[in-house]
Order: sequence, then structure tokens, then C-alpha cells
Amino acid sequence: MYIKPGLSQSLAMRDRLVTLSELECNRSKASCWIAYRGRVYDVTRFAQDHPGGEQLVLEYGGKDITEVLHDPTQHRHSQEAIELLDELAVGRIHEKYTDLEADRKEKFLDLSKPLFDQMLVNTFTKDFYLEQVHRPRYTPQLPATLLQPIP
Ligand code: HEM
Repeated sequence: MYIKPGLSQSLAMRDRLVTLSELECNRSKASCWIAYRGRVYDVTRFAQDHPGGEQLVLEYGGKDITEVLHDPTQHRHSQEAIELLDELAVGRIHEKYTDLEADRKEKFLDLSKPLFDQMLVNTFTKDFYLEQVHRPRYTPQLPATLLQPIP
């Protein structure tokens, strides 16, 4: 299982512009990037954990896989599969679909941030809570602790 060292990348870093040729250059086992809905992800280390096999990810290295990830003739990926990309973002290609803050708001909890505050300020219904806690989650790093560090 791959555990990413360190904290998740800052929003600023993840929001940097990546050119198409830069994307296309990263298509090897040593450095494999893919684009999905205008955003660019570094899937180099994820590739070996891919349930569909490393080779499939490497074949699509340097490419836009927006359609492939929802292609029923390949494998229609789950919402969890799409969400796990979030931690691997390295930049964006297009303006649209790249509002990372908006994406975060759609989430139940942000596992990269202390959880206690999030649980206090969020208002879930019991049904929503139960549906969310039973969904499988994948995080390439250890989740943040429940409590914030004491300053
Ligand atoms: C690089 C981004 C990708 C991510 C994050 C990803 C993630 C996943 C995940 C989490 C699963 C488990 C089932 C699910 O939750 O849907 C899965 C299964 C699968 N993926 Fe991907 N995938 C990626 C790219 C691809 C590509 C480019 C292909 C090629 C067409 C592909 C083909 C498959 C197949 C065939 C399975 C089914 C494996 C099985 O159950 O036997 N994936 N993927």
C-alpha cells in the first residue's frame, strides 16, 4: 500500500498551469501524469496500486482520460475512484472544472484536515451520515487526526 510522505500539496501548487506538452512528456513508469476534467494528476506511484493493473494506467500516461474513466466498455469507475485522484493533483489545463475549493465543499469530510471542527460545523442527516461512512475510502496518506495539534 502506498502512503504518500508529508502533507498534501497546497492548493496553490495543485492549481498551477500545466501545458499539454508538459503533460505528454510525463508518460513513463518513472513519471506518469494523466488529465481528468481539465486537471492534471501525478499517478506515478498510484499506478502500482491500481486495481485494474499498472499497465493500463501507464498506457494512458500523458493523456486525457476523462472519457476512459467513464467508459463502460473499459470499466465505469466508481465515485471513490474519481475522488482518490484529488490528493494526486499537480496542476490544471483548463479554466473550467478546476475549482478545487468547490470540489472540497461537495465532500463529506476532508481527510487531510483535522476532523473535529468539520464534524462540529457540518449538519448531516442521519441517512446521509450512514451512507457516507459505509462508502469505501482510499487516501494515499494517513488521515488527519481527530483533534487539532495544540499550538
Ligand atoms: C489513473 C487514474 C485511474 C484511477 C484513479 C483508477 C482507479 C480505479 C479503482 C479505484 C478501481 C476499483 C474499482 C472502482 O472503484 O471503480 C479501478 C478499476 C479498474 N480500472 Fe481504473 N483507474 C484509473 C485509470 C484507469 C485506466 C486508464 C483504465 C484503462 C482503461 C482503467 C481500467 C480499470 C479496470 C479495467 C478496472 C477493473 C478492475 C477489476 O475489477 O478487475 N483504469 N480503477
